Amino acid sequence: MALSGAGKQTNGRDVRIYENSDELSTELAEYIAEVSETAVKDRGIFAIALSGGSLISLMRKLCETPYNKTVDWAKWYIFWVDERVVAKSHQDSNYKLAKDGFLTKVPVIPSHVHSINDSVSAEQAAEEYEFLIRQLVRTRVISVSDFSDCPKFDLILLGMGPDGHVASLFPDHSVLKETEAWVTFIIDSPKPPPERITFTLPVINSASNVAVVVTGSNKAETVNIVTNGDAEPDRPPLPAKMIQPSNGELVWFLDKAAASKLDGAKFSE
Ligand SMILES: O=C1O[C@H](COP(=O)(O)O)[C@@H](O)[C@H](O)[C@H]1O
Repeated sequence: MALSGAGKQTNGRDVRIYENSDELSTELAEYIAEVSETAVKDRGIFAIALSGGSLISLMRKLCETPYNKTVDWAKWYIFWVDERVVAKSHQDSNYKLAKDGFLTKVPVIPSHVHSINDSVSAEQAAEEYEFLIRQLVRTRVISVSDFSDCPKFDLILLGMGPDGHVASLFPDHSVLKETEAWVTFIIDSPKPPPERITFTLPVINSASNVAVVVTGSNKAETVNIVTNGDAEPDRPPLPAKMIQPSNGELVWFLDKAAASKLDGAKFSE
C-alpha cells in the first residue's frame, strides 16, 4: 500500500516513502529506468555510479520484466561511487555484490563496466580511477558539470549507513573537506574493511540525479536528522546531509521503517 508520504517534499527535498522494501524496489526500478531513458534520449549514453550495501538488492526489480527488456542496456556505462580495498572475489567487494546481484542479470556490455582496480594500493586505485573518469569526461561518455570541471554522472545511487555515511564518506572524516580530487581513498574507515576508495562530495554533488535509498528502522533517527532542513547547532553536518546536488535532482527513497521518525510523516491505512 502506498503511503501518503510518497513523493512529498520535505523541506524542499523529494522524499518518497513506501510501505515496504518490495514496493520501494518497484518504484526505484521505474525511477532508474526513467532517468536512463531521459539520458539516452538527450545524449545517447547513460552513465550511472553504484554504491554497495543494501542498495543492490533494492535494485532487484530492475532485473525483472519489463525492465530487463525495455531498458536500453547497451547504452549503460557503469561506475562505482565507492569500493573496499579487497579482491573482486571477496565478499566485501562492492563490485562482486553488484556483479552477483545485478550485472549478471541484465544485458549490459562488459566493456562498459568500469570497476576499480583491486590489485594495487588504495592510493593508486583512487588515482587510476580518477584518471579513467577524466578520460571518459574528455570523450563525453560522462558529461561535464556546467559549473566546474567535475564529471556530471547521469545518476548516482547512494545508500546510507546508520551513522549517516554515504559512499565511503564517514562522519567527521577529513575527506569530507576534499575539494580538488574527484576520487580519493581512506585507510581508517570506522566500518570494516578500513581501506576504501570513494568519490568525493564535489563529484557526487555535480551529478544530474542523485538518489539516496534507505531502509530499516535502525536508520530512522539519522534519516530524520539528515532530511530535516535545520542544521544541528553543535556538530558538523553528517555526510548524508551534505548531499546537495548543485544543479541536479535529489530524491530520497525510504521504506516505512526508515521514515518512521520523520517529523510530520503521515501514513495512510
Ligand atoms: O560501506 C558501505 O556502506 C554504505 C551503506 O550500506 P548499507 O548496507 O547500510 O545500505 C554503502 O552505500 C556503501 O557503498 C558501502 O561501501
